[in-house]
Amino acid sequence: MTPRQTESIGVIGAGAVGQTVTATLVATGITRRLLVASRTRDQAAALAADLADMRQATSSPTRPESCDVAGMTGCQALVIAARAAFTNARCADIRMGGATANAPLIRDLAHQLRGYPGTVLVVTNPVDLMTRLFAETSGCERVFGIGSNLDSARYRLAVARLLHVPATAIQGHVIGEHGDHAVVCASSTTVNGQPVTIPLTRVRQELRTRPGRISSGVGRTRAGPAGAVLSALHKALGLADGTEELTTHQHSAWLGIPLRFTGGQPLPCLPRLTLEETRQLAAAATKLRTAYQTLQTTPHPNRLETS
Ligand SMILES: NC(=O)c1ccc[n+]([C@@H]2O[C@H](COP(=O)([O-])OP(=O)(O)OC[C@H]3O[C@@H](n4cnc5c(N)ncnc54)[C@H](O)[C@@H]3O)[C@@H](O)[C@H]2O)c1
Repeated sequence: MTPRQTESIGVIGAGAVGQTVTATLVATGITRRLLVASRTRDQAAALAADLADMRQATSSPTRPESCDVAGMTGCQALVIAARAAFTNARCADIRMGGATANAPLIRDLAHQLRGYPGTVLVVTNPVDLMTRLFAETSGCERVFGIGSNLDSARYRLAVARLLHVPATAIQGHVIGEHGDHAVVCASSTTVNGQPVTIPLTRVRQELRTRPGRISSGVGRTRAGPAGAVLSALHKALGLADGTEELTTHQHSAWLGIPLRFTGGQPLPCLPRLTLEETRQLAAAATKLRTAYQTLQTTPHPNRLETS
């Protein structure tokens, strides 16, 4: 039988996503200790106090504490949901707008956590680039990016609504970039195990516009990403077996692919792709490799500029 709880999880970044992830962890009680770090110790302490109220109100077994990043190295898993202060003026390829601003922050965290042996889930956008940057700078081995599993969840919801079937009946993945080069694996998608014709134009439209609709309505996406983090934590910590589409290193590229976790150990399980889907995945890999090279050659300040 798999255990249902882990000893300690750390969350870095006390903003919209960090707050929702930590509240979800307290509500579900999957960890005994929950360590919170953010740009300032006061911010982390404030969130830990709010979470302690939640713990008391719900009799949760999870004890929240604030700390510095250096105090998190004993955790089984870390979630990086920090974001530098910058204004994203992009209308297209929006997540890429954070690359230059968030790279120094991710490099700094990677230096502080060099050689950390646990699981790291990166949420910070553009997530495929930031996951690679964190992994290569820190030397950590179990680094995964959250994004394609959220895209896949949204995909299953969209298909369910368009085909008037329950979302639980749908098997299907979105892989590649968590962004404009996401690849919808329509050819391998099934409903109740049967192949179906996916209304791709409408599905793509829904995937493209959904995050923006959420953000313009409530400021930021947070509950969806928190769910994707929780689901990935369960698999990566060996609390449950199953498949998650996560950013990982695959064939000299870092992008989202399905990973089948058994006892916390991931095994890539790419579905069969058509020629067109293969071409799209290769285009995503090329885009991400080029963007990463550009990031590496962009001069970066030694000091972090955040506010
Ligand atoms: N991968 C996904 O699926 C997904 C989904 C939603 C959001 N995101 C990304 O997650 C990130 C966080 O989003 P958010 O809405 O919570 O942002 P936010 O601005 O609300 O919060 C960011 C937090 O990071 C903190 N921070 C800044 N510098 C820090 C540092 N050096 N160390 C520790 N903490 C620091 C800030 O003080 C703030 O509390 C963004 O990059 C966002 O684009 C990713």
